[in-house]
Parts: sequence; C-alpha cells; structure tokens
Amino acid sequence: MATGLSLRGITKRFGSFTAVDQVDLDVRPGEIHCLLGENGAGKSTLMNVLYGLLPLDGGEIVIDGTPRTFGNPRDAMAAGIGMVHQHFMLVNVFSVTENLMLGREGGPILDAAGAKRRVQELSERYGMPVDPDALIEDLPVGVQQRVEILKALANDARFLVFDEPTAVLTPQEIDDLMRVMQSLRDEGKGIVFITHKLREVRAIADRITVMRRGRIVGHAEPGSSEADLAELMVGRAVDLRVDKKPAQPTAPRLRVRDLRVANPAGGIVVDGIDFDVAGGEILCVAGVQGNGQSELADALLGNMVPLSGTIEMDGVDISRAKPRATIDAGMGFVPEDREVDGFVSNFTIAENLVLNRSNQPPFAHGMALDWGAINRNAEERKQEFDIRAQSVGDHISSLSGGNKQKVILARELSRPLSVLVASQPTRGVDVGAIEFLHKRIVEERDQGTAVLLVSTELEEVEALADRVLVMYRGKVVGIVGSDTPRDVMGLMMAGVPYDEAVAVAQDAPKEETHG
Ligand SMILES: Nc1ncnc2c1ncn2[C@@H]1O[C@H](COP(=O)(O)OP(=O)(O)OP(=O)(O)O)[C@@H](O)[C@H]1O
Repeated sequence: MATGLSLRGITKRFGSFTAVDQVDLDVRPGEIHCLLGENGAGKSTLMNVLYGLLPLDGGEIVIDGTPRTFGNPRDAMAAGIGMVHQHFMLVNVFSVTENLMLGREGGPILDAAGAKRRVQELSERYGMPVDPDALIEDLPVGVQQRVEILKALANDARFLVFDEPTAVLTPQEIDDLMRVMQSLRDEGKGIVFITHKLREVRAIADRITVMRRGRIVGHAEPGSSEADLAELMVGRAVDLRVDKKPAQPTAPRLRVRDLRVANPAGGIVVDGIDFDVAGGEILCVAGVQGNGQSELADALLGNMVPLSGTIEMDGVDISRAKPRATIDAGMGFVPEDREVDGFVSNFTIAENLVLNRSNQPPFAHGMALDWGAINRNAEERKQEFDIRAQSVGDHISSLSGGNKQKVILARELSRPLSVLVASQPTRGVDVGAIEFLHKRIVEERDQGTAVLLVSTELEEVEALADRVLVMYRGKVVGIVGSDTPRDVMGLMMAGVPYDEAVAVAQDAPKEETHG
C-alpha cells in the first residue's frame, strides 16, 4: 500500500470562479515539498481544502491509499494533518500548555501536568525551546509559531502544512524555523511549505511544485536558480533587482527631531530620534523587528502620540496631528499589519481603494459619494497593479493575501504625496509583483516624494535604499550608505556603532547571512 498523502483532481470553486482546478499533489513522508505560485494562484485554498476548512467541489484526498473526507479541521487532524497558519490560532491570554490542552482533536486534555510534560518533551525532541508556562501574548512571534507547531505535533500530525510561515519572522527566526522543518523532515514528517522567498526554497526544498491560476503548471528541480523559479511562477522572466538611478534629493520634506514614543505599558520604544528625509530619496529603516520601527511609523502617521519631540512634513508641525489630518496633508501610509490597519474587511475592494480620499472629489461631492468615479478608479487600479479579483465589488476579505497587499499599495501610490511611510510593503507578494512594486516606489521617489521605508528584508533594503537608518532599542545606531556590507549592517542591527562594526567585520571570517 502506498504511504503518503495524495491530493487527486482537487477542484474548489467560489461561485462561478474556479480557484483550484483539478490539482494533483503528493506529499511523501520525510520530504519538504515546496508549493510556489503567484498571488491568487490557489495555494492557500488548496491547503484549506486539505485541512477541512473548505469543502471540496471535486477530487479526493487519499492518505496511505485510503480516500478520506474532512468536514472540518478536527477530521483532518484526526487523519494526521497539521497546519501552521500565518495568523496564529492561539488564545493570547492562555499559557503555552493551556493552548496545547485546548487544541486536541480528541477534545481538551484535562491533565495539566501531563500536557506540560508533553510540551517539554516535544520542544526538546525537535529543538524548539518554549517556556510551557509563558502566556502567548508575552511571546515573540517566532516563539508563538513554535507553539502552533507543537500543537500540531501534540496531535500526532504526520503531514504538516506551513502557509507562508516566514513572512512575519526575523532573519534569525527564519533560520531557526528552517532547522525545525529539517528536523521534522528527518523524523519522517511530510511537509508542505508555501513561501514567496525563493532563497528559502533553494535552501530547503526536496521537491517543488508550481501553481498558476488554479492549476499545477510545473515542477522544478530543488537546485533551480531563483530566476528559473521566478519565471516558472509568473510565466515570464522577472527582474529580481530594480534598476534605479542615483537619487536627486531636494530639500527635507520629513523632519524628525528628538522624538520619543512610549508603548501602552509606558516603556520608551522610540528614544530620542533625529533624521530628515529629503524629497526624491528613499531612507530605509533597518533593524531587527521590535526595536521601535513600528512605533516610529505609527507616530509619524499620528496613530501614537509622541511623549516629546517634533515631526514636520513640508515645514508644518504634525507631531500631534490625527491620522486623518496627516493623510489629508499628503502622507501615504502602508501599515505593517495589513489585516489590522490596512483595510476595512467588510468593505468592497473598490471602497478600500479610496479609503484615504472617500471624502474628496472626484469620489465625493459634498456628502454624496460618486460611485461611478469610485468604480472607475477601482477598475484602473486593478488593471495597473494586477489585482487578481473576480470583481471590484467583492469584499476585500475574499482576496488572497498578496492581492490584499496590492490593494493597499495601489491606494497609497495613486495620489500626489509629500511623504510615503511604508512598512514591509512587499510582505506576502510574489516575485513578479515585487518587481512592479519596487519600480513604483522608485518612481514615487523620482516624482519628489520623501520615502521612508521600514523593512526587515535586507534584500529589499539593498534594492531600494538611498540611505539606511539602523535602529536598535529605540535609538539610531547610525545612518549609512546602502552599499554598506551586510555583515556591517548586521552588527549595527545588534547595536554596534558603524566604526566598530567595520573593524569587527574586517577581522571576522566571511559567512553567508540570511537577508
Ligand atoms: N472566500 C472566498 N471567496 C471568493 N474568492 C476567494 C475566496 N477565497 C479565495 N478566493 C479567491 O481564490 C483565489 C485563490 O486564492 P488563494 O488565497 O488560494 O491564493 P494564494 O495562491 O494562496 O495567493 P497568495 O500568494 O497571495 O497568498 C484568489 O483569486 C482569491 O480571490
């Protein structure tokens, strides 16, 4: 009897739209099977069918030669399938152990001591250190993800689906996760790994399957180059590096002086920061996540009120302005967490595309909305940004993750701006869309906008930055050129000042780092 998981002829429709069209996919025990594909290709839908989250319209799921039907995730878990979601399904105010007790497919575990031992045993076995008594809300994202993995393992999952698990992780956390995935594979688990980061695919894949528009379009050899993988994904050659001329900076358009911001618990998270961003330049804020970058962006928009210091946009003090006022004054804003701050999920795509201008002509005249203008704008943006949607009248919640991100960028880049503040602008978007979005951000710069870009992706920083501001524990470690070597940048991200970092890097043996 064949062991393993087979998806045969899986079809999934939403209304008249076929999101997954007769897909065959095998997952063998002891392999990492990478599933690639452009935004909206149907990867998550296929996996949601496998995990019992969506009913299938055709085809079958076969485990160890036996066809199975899953009405819900509990059925899938009972059959040995686990899924690690990008937005974790954990209860924040519960401890690690309590979350594991809740997550049992056979009903809750009632023996707390036994559950705690199980956490310790699994976390040791797979090299995933976790404090069983810690509350989820106190844990960094990477550790919360470990808890999700432990939950699946506690259910004796034999097949594990990781749907874009690295999108929200720091480079160090990504390295840790890769090691965990490899040890799970070596223990005989079958893994499906969805990612848009081709370097990760090259590092870890045993097999690679590529989807496009709901179908499997091919398989690639594990050693394939990033360029070949990109071409197979989007169906054309992709420029993995944006071609950009040197910046022509004008006068500063964003001026920040001695800015201090506290988090809700009162801790100082931005600690006396000074910088300028000129019109016509891209200043990238680099740093390990959690060093004050998010709060800096929120304070610039007006989402957080600074304790002290000033923020000026085109000479006007906006330090205490509300978001609506900074947006109206010409700030474009791409939030770090699109699901929380990026859009209104029960609004349509068309409505979300004008959220920042819904009270202004041509979209509103007085109190009346002009639906003709709103819909025309939506059709144009859909075309221009290649937003894969059936209709601009659909709720934005029906879009795939990468297409939601494209809606936000399309909205923010479609009006004259003084300043663009963009956090992780290409999170979750495919390589083809990254090529386009990077070009658009550079065009925005070349039109004279001051661009502040927060990114934890060193490759993105290298591709886009004219200057790089490195943040560590709420302070500026230094502002350096974008040609600064990666190892020097890495040391600065750990708080080492530039001169010292250069001296240390010169003495250290060279090593490849994850971007
Ligand atoms: N609940 C839904 N209702 C209508 N359409 C949907 C629904 N869920 C997904 N779709 C559509 O199905 C298609 C496939 O989406 P899916 O999320 O599977 O793509 P994906 O390959 O995972 O993309 P990404 O890389 O952007 O995450 C998309 O066109 C999406 O708009």
